[in-house]
Amino acid sequence: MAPMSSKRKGPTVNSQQRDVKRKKVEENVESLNQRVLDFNPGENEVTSFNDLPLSHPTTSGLEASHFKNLTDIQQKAVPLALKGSDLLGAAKTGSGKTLAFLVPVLENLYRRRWTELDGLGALILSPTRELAIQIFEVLRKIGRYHTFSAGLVIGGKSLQEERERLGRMNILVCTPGRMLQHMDQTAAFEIDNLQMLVLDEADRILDMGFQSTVDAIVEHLPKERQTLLFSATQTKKVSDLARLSLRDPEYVSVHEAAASATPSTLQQNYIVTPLPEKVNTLWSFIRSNLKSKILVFLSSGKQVRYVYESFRHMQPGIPLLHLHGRQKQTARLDITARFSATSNSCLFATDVVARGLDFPAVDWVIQLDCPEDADTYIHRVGRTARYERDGRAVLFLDPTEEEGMLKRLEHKKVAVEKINVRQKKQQSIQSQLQNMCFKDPELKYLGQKAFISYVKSIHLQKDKEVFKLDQLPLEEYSASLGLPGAPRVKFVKGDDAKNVKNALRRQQISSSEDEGENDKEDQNMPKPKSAVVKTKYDRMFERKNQDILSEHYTKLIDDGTDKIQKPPNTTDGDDDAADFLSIKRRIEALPSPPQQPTTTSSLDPPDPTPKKTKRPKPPKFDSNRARRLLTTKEYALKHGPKAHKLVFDDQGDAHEVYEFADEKDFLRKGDVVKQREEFVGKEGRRLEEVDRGVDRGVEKGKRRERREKRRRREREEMDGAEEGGEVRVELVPFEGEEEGGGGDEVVVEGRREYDEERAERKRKRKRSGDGEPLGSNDKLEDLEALASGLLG
Ligand SMILES: Nc1ncnc2c1ncn2[C@@H]1O[C@H](COP(=O)(O)OP(=O)(O)OP(=O)(O)O)[C@@H](O)[C@H]1O
Repeated sequence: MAPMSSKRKGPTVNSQQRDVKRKKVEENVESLNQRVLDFNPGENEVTSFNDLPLSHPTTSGLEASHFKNLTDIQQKAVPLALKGSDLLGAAKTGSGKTLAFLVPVLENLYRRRWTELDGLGALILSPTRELAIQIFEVLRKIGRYHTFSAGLVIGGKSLQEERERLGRMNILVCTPGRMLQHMDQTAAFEIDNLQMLVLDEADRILDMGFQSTVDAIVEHLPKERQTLLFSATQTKKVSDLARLSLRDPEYVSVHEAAASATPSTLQQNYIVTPLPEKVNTLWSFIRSNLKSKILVFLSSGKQVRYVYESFRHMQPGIPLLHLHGRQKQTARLDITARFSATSNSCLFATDVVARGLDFPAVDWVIQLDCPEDADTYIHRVGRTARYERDGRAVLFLDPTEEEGMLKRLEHKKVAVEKINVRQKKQQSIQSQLQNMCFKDPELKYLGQKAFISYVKSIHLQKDKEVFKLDQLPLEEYSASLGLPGAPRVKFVKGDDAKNVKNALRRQQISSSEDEGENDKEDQNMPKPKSAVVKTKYDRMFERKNQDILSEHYTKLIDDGTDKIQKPPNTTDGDDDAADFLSIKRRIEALPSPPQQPTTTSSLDPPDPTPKKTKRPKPPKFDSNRARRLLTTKEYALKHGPKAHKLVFDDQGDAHEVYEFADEKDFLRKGDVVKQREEFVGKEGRRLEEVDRGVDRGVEKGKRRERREKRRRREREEMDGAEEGGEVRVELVPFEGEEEGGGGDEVVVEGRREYDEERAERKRKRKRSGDGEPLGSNDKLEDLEALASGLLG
């Protein structure tokens, strides 16, 4: 039981007063429940949060975070979710979907008078760690006047450390892989009471990569619950909905009738630049936009590393950053925080940041490598032009990709306009790259890996109408990267390739280290030895990587080499982008369908008999180190199945040892009856041990019952001891409670603050400006301080 609030008078309050107070609290919640029941989304006009039947702590949290008016998706989705409907929410990127599910989560638990004694009430799943952290931060801000306990579970710490804190969490924001590990392995983690399941970026979470993990999570959850699904590219597949057992879900798609699937404040262009010209064009673009905030998407982590590292050598005059799924978690957090905080910098990234991340004021989204499909395009460009802001996006296309990709985009209602590169401004950096690669073998190897990973990623793309590997000028492309010749790439063909791809997807999910990484090459290329076809360069690189490169890589990847550079010469800095990119031809705007009112419809009920996929056995390890250890010979000898000795006769047939035992030898071991008794005794003890295991299960059930009883009792006591007229709940970070927690931990928890000391700390925080509105500079250090304060 948590310590009592300083506001409570505890035992001095007499029982009569307690009864009065409890009644008042109940009346407040009841009246709120009634307001929700009476609320008719069709009749009541809803423009501001104050128009909604919300509790006092939530309205105060929204107000303190400067959220006043609702966005379209919030207007439609929040009332329905408050009333308990299952929802499929679809709205453009940057349109405020996060609040559309967080507000109902807080409210629905509040109205059920949820306390930490009730256990986990809401589970929010995010495909990437970065997005989970962002959601958690928004929850922390708008939920600051609630006292729900909330936690962030995204891996990076040992299960044991997280496990101890999970038991009493009310709201969890997590990535699927880590959550499943806890569900499978943390005995004290109870989810029988769960009221709400939320999937942000639902289509991504429900796609192939997370399939078995999500199915397994859902298996653990109670069937009676509310489920909310949100995405800018929402899934409506009945099979997906059936997997989640949605009950008559409401489909809320506020922008379905819009002419474009992307924000109207976003200007979208594409340039046709042959593959061997791509790097030159990117360099020239960056040199023409030194005062901008630019996000560049590439198809693999290796591409990101090479472009980042080579450009860094050449010092373009703008701070450079890079981000991909293979970096350490602390580095990833640090880089996202730094990119958020700067007003001019260029971040090279994989699709790990394509979805959901709310970097403030990005000017340009450049897609150096063509996205795998139109949905990925929509999410990538959605990192700019968010919530009524302007933004620009440029897609680089090889001539072979142009027709196919435009068709795909048009089909998804995405209108992109062709522009041209001003040849006068185009600079070639090929000789510089060649020079650098010649002098620096490490850079050359990076380049070779980048080349190989690009070629492999094109090979693995499903959409062959867009990606035509055999038509790409690969020799010239390798020269454009500064390489002395095109590395040879061997491909896995046909079914093998599919198997390898699927095996890797599964592996990717099971490894919580890289969860959410959409790094084509890393994700799709074979790791299982049997399936791997390694090139000479793979082997060479691996050998190099073990010795010469390792030090360099550690520097590159881990220690924040994304140092902000002082622009060496910024003479071109003021050049306008229009100087570099010019419009050549305007493509016809897509015919806009007749405007219809925003849709809120009920979907056909999904197939009530969801197909159950067989779940793979949960891994028995909780870290990569443990996994590696499991595979060592030493470990196998110590803990693996014990050898069973057999004897072979002259014909080569196997026999049990006793068949050849000498009777004299047998009798020498002692009396036959005694030997039998010993054997029976030993087996009896073993069976007792098994029985005890069964008993423990029964005992666990009894313990749960006792706990339930205790909770009911404690809740009644708490109700009585509550001081004000209503239940005042707070969701506040639990700072400075415990020591340690260094390393790359990423669990951050919020919890009740009761005593005077904590209240004082909170007041201090308030004075020092914590609890700023959303979008304020919540630094990585703050998060880390928070996390380290919480984890022992
Ligand atoms: N009601 C509101 N009033 C003002 N700003 C808002 C409101 N709702 C959301 N925002 C702001 O809009 C921005 C985008 O919100 P959010 O990240 O929830 O978008 P999203 O729809 O989830 O985008 P994506 O599809 O990319 O995940 C955020 O900076 C958020 O603070």
